[in-house]
Amino acid sequence: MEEKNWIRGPIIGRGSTATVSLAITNSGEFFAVKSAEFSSSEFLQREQKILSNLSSPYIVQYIGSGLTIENDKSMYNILMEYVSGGSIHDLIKHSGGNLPEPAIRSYTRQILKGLTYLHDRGIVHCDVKSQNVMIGGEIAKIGDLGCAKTVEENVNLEFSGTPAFMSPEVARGEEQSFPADVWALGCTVIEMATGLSPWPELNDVVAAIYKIGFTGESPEIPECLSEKGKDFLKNCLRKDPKQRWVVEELLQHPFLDEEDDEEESQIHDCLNSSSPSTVLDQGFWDSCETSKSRLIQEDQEDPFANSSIFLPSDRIMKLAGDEPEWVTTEDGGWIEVREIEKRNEEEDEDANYVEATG
Ligand SMILES: Nc1ncnc2c1ncn2[C@@H]1O[C@H](COP(=O)(O)OP(=O)(O)OP(=O)(O)O)[C@@H](O)[C@H]1O
Repeated sequence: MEEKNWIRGPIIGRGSTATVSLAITNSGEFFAVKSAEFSSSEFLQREQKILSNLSSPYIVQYIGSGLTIENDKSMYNILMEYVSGGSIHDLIKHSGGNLPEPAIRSYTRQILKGLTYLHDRGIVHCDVKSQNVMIGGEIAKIGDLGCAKTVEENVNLEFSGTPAFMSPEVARGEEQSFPADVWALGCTVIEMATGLSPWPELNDVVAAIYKIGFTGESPEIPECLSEKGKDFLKNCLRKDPKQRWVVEELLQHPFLDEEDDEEESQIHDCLNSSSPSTVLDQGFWDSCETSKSRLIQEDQEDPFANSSIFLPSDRIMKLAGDEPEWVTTEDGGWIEVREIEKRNEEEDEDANYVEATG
């Protein structure tokens, strides 16, 4: 039996499905570990299945997975590279509420490279947003593949992602495929340019889904962007998913020309009187994973049951969740964990058992 010890450090992030801690191996290498109690680790295990097959500088790198026993609880863990620069969401907050255009251009190019890598492998990320893009050195890395699915899985009519970033076709309950990621990328560009939600006037998930899916309206294109930036965004936010540009086309858009990176920022003050952090932190920006077919069956009395809106109102409100916490250090200590059993990976890819020893 091979022993592998590592030490769990402070919590560095908390999402709706898991907690992320800093960790260190006995040889002194830092990594991040995303954990959930085994009994509620279904989404984490799904994420592991997808992440473990990926290797790209633009996607957070998977290291391994395993079970630990900590405080008498069985924990499922995904070990991955530690991305030290925080998320683009954090960066927006710490940069006074928006980013200069050269930074937007550079991060957008890198997110697109990450999306190209995923889409080429038939994977839809389903939850692109500034919160899920982390910065490691100079590189933006897409993380949180907890909502990701392969295109074949779309036949299950599952919705996953963040309501405010839903594309019109997804809000209407149609297919959630590659164009939905492109729409969410457009929303992420708006976040970077303005520090605001693509729909800043909305703070209610039901209203957001109605507006996105059924009114024919599009998010406002920020005035502060250059003409190239505006055109890029319009092609991300085309309402018809068939007309929306695909990632390879967007990578060729003049907005992303490398030489423009050196130009002085053309961004003007995009901030308005509302506090960007307040809007960014609204709960309805949280991710959710759910099955619309299951919800429809369970909620026949729902007022939306006879419309194309697939998320019953009471469930939608649950999706709003609590205000997200960005960085928590409630468990500031370091706990050593020890692998006590390692199964043959061919028997069970997920099962590297480790146990807390301190
Ligand atoms: N590899 C990493 N390196 C550094 N920080 C990370 C890493 N992975 C995640 N984090 C931090 O933890 C936070 C939560 O991670 P993540 O988004 O993967 O969790 P989640 O439960 O899937 O969240 P969500 O509610 O968006 O589904 C991130 O916003 C980020 O701040």
